[in-house]
Amino acid sequence: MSGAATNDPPVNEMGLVVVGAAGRMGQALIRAIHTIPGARVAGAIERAGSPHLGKDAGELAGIGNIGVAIGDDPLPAFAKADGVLDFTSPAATVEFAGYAAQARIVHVIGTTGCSADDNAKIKAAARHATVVKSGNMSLGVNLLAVLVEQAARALDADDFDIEILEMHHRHKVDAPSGTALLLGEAAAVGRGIDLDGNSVRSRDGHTGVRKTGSIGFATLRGGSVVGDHSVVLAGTGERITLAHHAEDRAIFARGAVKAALWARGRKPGLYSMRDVLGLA
Ligand SMILES: NC(=O)C1=CN([C@@H]2O[C@H](COP(=O)(O)OP(=O)(O)OC[C@H]3O[C@@H](n4cnc5c(N)ncnc54)[C@H](OP(=O)(O)O)[C@@H]3O)[C@@H](O)[C@H]2O)C=CC1
Ligand SMILES: O=C(O)C1=N[C@H](C(=O)O)C[C@H](O)C1
Repeated sequence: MSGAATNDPPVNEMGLVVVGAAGRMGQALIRAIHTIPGARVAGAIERAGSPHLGKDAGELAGIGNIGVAIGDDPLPAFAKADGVLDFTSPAATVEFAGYAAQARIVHVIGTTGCSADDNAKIKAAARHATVVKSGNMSLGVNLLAVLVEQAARALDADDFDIEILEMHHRHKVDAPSGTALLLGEAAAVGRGIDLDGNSVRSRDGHTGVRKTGSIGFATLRGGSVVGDHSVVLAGTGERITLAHHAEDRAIFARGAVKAALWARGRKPGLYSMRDVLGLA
């Protein structure tokens, strides 16, 4: 049969399963994989009972038929794939982490709002899977985090207060955003403090004066905003604002595919987008 034409994909293309394939990010991921050399859609998964089961994932994402029907059984799909792209919900992500570990494949996690317990389970799964997890997969935000860390280190906590503002679309279910927390963590690292012990996640009523060294968060929700983040370093008589505005979910999707290609062949473990981008 040598030289015969086949419909098989090129042997070294990375086969990626998109879980939550009908979601806002799921559809953006299908479009991104379609345009990035070296990757192909190997499967598309939604939850049992989803109205999207059986539809072609490419048709749903607006790029035409790609011959991949949306199914509801992740295990057999993972067994035939090299990696999973996961922008779903914390509960689903923890479940998929277990399956990715069983299949010993790459698991790229963009899901936000994970609890400490969820993160512990994901970390355990990363003993067998190569996991890249980040609250934001864009190059711009990860570079911003580096700048925030530098600014927080350079500007003394007695002189400059750090506040993080974010705005997202009306459908977002978690707050503060994963990105706001990632930026808060960068500021905390710069200041050499623990974020959990020093963050102020909301203010209401008679709050008293601002605690020196705390990192404040403010959350706005509305309309179709893809994702806006600002880190304000407020001193006496001057203010520095470092900001990022996401205009299209394609920036997250391209980052996720890049992360999967980077992770392929690496040893199991929990990696960040800063590792992928060489910004660590
Ligand atoms: N890290 C990053 O760069 C980014 C992260 N995100 C995060 O990604 C996540 C998803 O965002 P978005 O796409 O806007 O949300 P959507 O609600 O549009 O999409 C999530 C999809 O996952 C599906 N899903 C949920 N549970 C399961 C399951 N058990 N099995 C299969 N599919 C499931 C949902 O189905 P159903 O509707 O039936 O529940 C839905 O189709 C959020 O946590 C968000 O914060 C978003 C953008 C960038
Ligand atoms: O839910 C979203 O939409 C987004 N979620 C991520 C977050 O929580 O920071 C990333 C991005 O801002 C969009």
